Parts: sequence; structure tokens; C-alpha cells
Amino acid sequence: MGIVERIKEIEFEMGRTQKNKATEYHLGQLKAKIAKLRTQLLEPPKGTTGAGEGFEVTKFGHGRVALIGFPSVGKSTLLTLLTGTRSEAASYEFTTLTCIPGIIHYNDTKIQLLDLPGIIEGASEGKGRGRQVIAVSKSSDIVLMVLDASKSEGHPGSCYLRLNKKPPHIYFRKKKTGGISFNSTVALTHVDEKLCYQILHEYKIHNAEVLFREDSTVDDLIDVIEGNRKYMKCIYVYNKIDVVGIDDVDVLARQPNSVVISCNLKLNLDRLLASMWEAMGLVRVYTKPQGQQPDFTDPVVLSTDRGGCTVEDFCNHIHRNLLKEVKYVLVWGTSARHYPQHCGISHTLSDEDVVQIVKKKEKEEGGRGRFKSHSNAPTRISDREKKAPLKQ
Ligand SMILES: Nc1nc2c(ncn2[C@@H]2O[C@H](COP(=O)(O)OP(=O)(O)OP(=O)(O)O)[C@@H](O)[C@H]2O)c(=O)[nH]1
Ligand SMILES: [K+]
Ligand SMILES: [Mg+2]
Repeated sequence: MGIVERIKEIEFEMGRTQKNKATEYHLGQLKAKIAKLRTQLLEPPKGTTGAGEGFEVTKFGHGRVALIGFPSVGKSTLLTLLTGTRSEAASYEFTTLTCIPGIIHYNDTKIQLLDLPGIIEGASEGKGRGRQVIAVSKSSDIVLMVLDASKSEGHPGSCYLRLNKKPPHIYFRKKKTGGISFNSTVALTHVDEKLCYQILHEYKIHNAEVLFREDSTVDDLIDVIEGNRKYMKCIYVYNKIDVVGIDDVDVLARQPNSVVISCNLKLNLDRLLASMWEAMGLVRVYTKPQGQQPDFTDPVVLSTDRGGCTVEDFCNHIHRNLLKEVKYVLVWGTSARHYPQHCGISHTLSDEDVVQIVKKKEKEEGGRGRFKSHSNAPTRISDREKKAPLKQ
């Protein structure tokens, strides 16, 4: 029997098992069995990245966003609209068969947008191009899940991606000896010691430390044991609102993490870009050479999720050896308490901050006390204020 058939069989068994206290352990074990089989299915062939031919697109720009969704929801139409790169769009399903990259220019940054083939129910079993689509999505910073506003077909699921969810607060470490140590800092209502042992047993893990720091579910525990889940932000993009009544659009627009659009009428695309930008959590930092105005066209782009946003991260971004030479930095912007603030390397920068690096053995230009008169100056350097000169 193939892996897909075995998954189907277990799913069938789960379906006809009543959910109650007595069957809890059995159901937990079945869940673990399915998770294991899916991992087996989605494992890339040995020696490859898992993306596969037509999907190995080089990363470009300051961030990567993947378009995923059922066939014919308008992913390619959206890519063409937002990036100007033409991706074939048509009324038949599976028009797109590979990964098509485009670039969005937004807020002085470049975002790589990836169009992908439609995924269907069973993508988790590697159906269609499910495996490749999931591999590419995992390589992205956020996903835009495009949905057809005129259909109520739900969201395609994925066994690897955990969308808009925090990683479970479970400490898990395999050991060589010592058996299983099971602990929790909170009362557990979904998992107990016996169930935990059973799941670990299913994975042939007999020595490990498990510490629950929140009231997690069996699924959370399996995710932590599998260790290959990607927790990422997702925006649900309801397209084709031009063919939906206003009341229905209103309901969709009020759902969390969702944006309603129409590619055909170019409706609400600005809002989509703004939401995308916000979800990516990018931080633009402008460098100001001493005695000169900052270059406001070419920011250093940092990210809280990838690499961090401290002065240290900023310096490392510019040059590997720069940090050694830095005495302190001057920061203008929302992260600064004064205007400018003298900061050390652990200071966390905010979007649109301006930074001047003062190196060791280099005299600070202008001297002290010069900024007193700026105490009433705006602390945020918005796009509008960028035109105003910064002293120092
Ligand atoms: N009414 C309406 N139709 C749209 C809109 N956007 C796209 N379409 C149509 O939807 C159909 C599918 O569009 P595609 O862009 O090919 O969809 P896709 O998601 O890339 O499809 P696959 O690549 O096959 O998965 C096309 O006929 C588009 O013209 C929209 O905003 N409103
Ligand atoms: K299509
Ligand atoms: Mg397409």
C-alpha cells in the first residue's frame, strides 16, 4: 500500500472513531501516524532543495512573498498587476505550472513576489505540485493566500505551514539516556503524561525532556516533535469582489488578517500593499554620513524576524568588520528618546530611523549641546519630513 492510501485509511479510521476520553489516546496516536507519513511524502528527493525544476527561483530584494491558493482565484492576474511581470492568466485551472517571480517596488524597498501553481485539497499529500508550492512558500517571509470572494470553498490546508500562529510553548529535547521526563508549568487540559508518552513512542523516542509552558494540544506537541513546521504570517486576500454583493464583501473584509480586492477593477490594491508591508515587519534605516544629508532613496533594510533590528545588526549589514570600529551611533527617529540619541550597539532601531556612525578615534562633528534646541523637533522622520534638513 502506498503512503497516500495509508493516510486515507487512517483518516477514515479517525473519522469513524468517536471523540471521548476513552478514545483520546488512540486518536492522538493516529494523528502522529498521519504526521509522520506526510513528512515522509513531502520529503524532497535526496540531494535536492525540494523546490524542484521550475521552482528554484533565486531570492532577490528585501523580502519574499508567496502567492498561494486554489486554482483560478486570480494569483497570476494579481502578480501581473503588482509587479508588471506578465504571468499567464486564463479562465481554466492550472494555467500556472511553475514559479514566476516579479518585483514590487514599495516604500523604497524591493519585494520579491512569487506566483505559484494553484494548490488543491490534498496538497499536503503532495498532490498536484503541492510539495514544490509548500517548499517555495516555506522559503518566503509571508504568504498571501488568494481566495475567490464569490466562492465559499475554505482555505487550502498545509501540513508544514502554520499561518498566523505562534510556535507552541513546549520545550522539547531528545536525549541519549534517562527516559522521558514530562513536566508542565501550567495545568494541561488536552494532553497528559500517558498521551505524551504514547506520541513519543510512535516516533520511537524513548529518552527526552518535555516541558509544557502552555496548555497545548496534541497537534502542537506533534508539530514540536516533527520540528519542520514554519510559522508565518499570512494575509487572506479575497479577490473578485466585483462579482460579490456589498454585504458579503463587508463580512469578508471584517475577518482577521484579510483584505478584499478586485484585480479586474483594481480595487483596494493600495490597502493590500500596505497590509503586506506591515506584515513583513521591515525596518528601513537611512545612513547619514557626517555633515551630509542622509540618502533617503537607499535604506538599509532590516527585519525583526530575520536577523534583528539592533544597531549591531545594522552595522553587520553594512560591513562585516564595521562593528569593531564603532564607538557609538547617533539615532534620529521614533526609536530615539532625544533628537538625536547617542546609542550603543544593542539599541533597537525603528522603521525610518536615521543613523550616523561615530567611529573610534574619530571626532564627533559639531560637538555637544548642539541639539538642545531640537528638543521640540519631531521625533518621527516621516516621508514628508525627510525633506527637512537634519542637523549634524
Ligand atoms: N471577476 C473577476 N475575475 C477575475 C479577477 N481577477 C482575476 N480574474 C479572472 O479569474 C481567472 C483566473 O485568473 P488567473 O490569474 O489565471 O488565476 P490563477 O489563480 O493564477 O490560476 P491558476 O494559475 O490556474 O491556479 C481569469 O479568467 C481572470 O481573468 C477579478 O478581480 N474579478
Ligand atoms: K487560471
Ligand atoms: Mg496562475
